Amino acid sequence: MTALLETLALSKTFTLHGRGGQQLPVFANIDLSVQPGECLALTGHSGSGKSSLLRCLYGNYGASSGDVRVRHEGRWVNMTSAAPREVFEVRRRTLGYVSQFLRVIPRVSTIDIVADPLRRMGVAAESAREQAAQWLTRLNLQPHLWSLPPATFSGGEQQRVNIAHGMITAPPVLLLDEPTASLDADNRRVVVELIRAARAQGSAIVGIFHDDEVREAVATRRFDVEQYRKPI
Ligand SMILES: Nc1ncnc2c1ncn2[C@@H]1O[C@H](COP(=O)(O)OP(=O)(O)OP(=O)(O)O)[C@@H](O)[C@H]1O
Repeated sequence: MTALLETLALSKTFTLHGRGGQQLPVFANIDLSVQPGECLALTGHSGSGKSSLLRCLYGNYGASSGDVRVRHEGRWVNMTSAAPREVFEVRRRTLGYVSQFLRVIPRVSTIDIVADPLRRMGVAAESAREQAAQWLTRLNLQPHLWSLPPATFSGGEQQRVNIAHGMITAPPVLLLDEPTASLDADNRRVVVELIRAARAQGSAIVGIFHDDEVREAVATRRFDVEQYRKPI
């Protein structure tokens, strides 16, 4: 089976410009490959580089060296060298990312935030809103909140909006940064089911799951980022 995501000798060192260009090495020479239906759980102590790796996979952080390859519409796109327009297209159709915190857009209602990724893929407004309503219902977000912008929502409510927004298009490659961190037990179970369903549909998933039970329930494999720590 062809992988949907892979890295080749991926390395990341931060350069701290405010500190005279001081170098902060994080990881080096990471080779990983994720197949459809797999969920790779990134592990390692706090500060080992899990979030940095996830951001490199999404193209939010540039790599210091090496490649991040995403299988996009039948061909490989190297996220480390692709033009911004191509990165945008890969994110629109292939690569989803659920960050820990919602990036709130002022004055836009929750239901429109969740429907937006479908609209960007060309789905008609009404159908996109219907699907958004289904996701919000599944994630137990009270309907009286749907017309409000989520800026004042609780952490757990915002996280559920974020999950709906990130997963509604069923992206073939999905990156999850602690998707259950702010959730109660019932909502954690819902999110576990959604992740397992995405796997069953053939998504390739990479995630950070601090909750052991959640990790056990969703991951097919672990990847210890700490093994790739670069000595300072
Ligand atoms: N934008 C940045 N600029 C400079 N250093 C950074 C930046 N982002 C992360 N780091 C540093 O890189 C290292 C790895 O951080 P990262 O957040 O990736 O770790 P983590 O394994 O996800 O930690 P945690 O489990 O605590 O979230 C840390 O030493 C952190 O201070």
